[in-house]
Amino acid sequence: MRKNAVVISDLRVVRGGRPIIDGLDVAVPAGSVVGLLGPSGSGKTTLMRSVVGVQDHVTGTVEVLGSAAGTPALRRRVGYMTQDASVYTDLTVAQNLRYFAALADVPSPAEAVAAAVATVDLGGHEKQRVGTLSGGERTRVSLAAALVGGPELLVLDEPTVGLDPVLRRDLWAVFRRLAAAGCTLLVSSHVMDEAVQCDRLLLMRSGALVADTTPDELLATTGAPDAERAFLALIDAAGESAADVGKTTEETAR
Ligand SMILES: Nc1ncnc2c1ncn2[C@@H]1O[C@H](COP(=O)(O)OP(=O)(O)OP(=O)(O)O)[C@@H](O)[C@H]1O
Repeated sequence: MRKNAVVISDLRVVRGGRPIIDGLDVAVPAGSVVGLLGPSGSGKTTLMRSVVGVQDHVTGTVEVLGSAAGTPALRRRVGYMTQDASVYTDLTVAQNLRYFAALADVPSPAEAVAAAVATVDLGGHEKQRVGTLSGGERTRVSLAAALVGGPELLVLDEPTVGLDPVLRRDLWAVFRRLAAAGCTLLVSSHVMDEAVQCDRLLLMRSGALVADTTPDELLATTGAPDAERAFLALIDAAGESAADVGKTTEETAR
């Protein structure tokens, strides 16, 4: 079995003419749930887009399931849920899922659609137009669209935003089940009680990786009483060391 689902070396990404990620190395172990954390604008979505292969102006190496990110053969093996719902509001739930199943060339679409509906607990809504669903229901249709093809890697950009605590808990149980069945999940989140349910945590700040750790290690190394304060301690420390580097460079230049 493959050790890593994703291996990234010296990733550099330019967006809007400025470097957003500048030399990032990281690996995502296969069959694990990996949380991607970081303040707003730290580059989480940019990193995820690079893994899915939809990001322009990328240099370095991004290897996904043994192939270069974005290779056509990966389309059916990688599921991607974007931050904003990316399903068709004028189609029903089932029509959307049948469409995404067809894109992924799923052999038994009817069964795959029924399984995806059940996974995200949208039974009874199959014939409802997505435009008439609640926000949380729409988010779950997007998730179902990402997983209807039975991907080996699921890239989920803040999949639980706007969901109530019961649904968030249930979805994390789904993520754990998918990982237990061999799927790899890369999940961004701002919610620290979700982060502690991950096998590994990647912490980003200003386009750089601040930590590649586990929830237990995060608490042990910072000595913080909970994950939220541990996260803030690491982010603050990374900010201070960046400021130190800036000072040294400036002083050297003087
Ligand atoms: N098309 C673009 N042109 C210019 N800058 C961009 C573009 N897209 C993203 N950026 C910038 O890149 C940086 C990283 O954005 P990204 O969306 O990856 O952050 P994020 O960590 O996912 O943030 P959030 O948690 O708020 O979703 C931000 O400073 C953003 O303003």
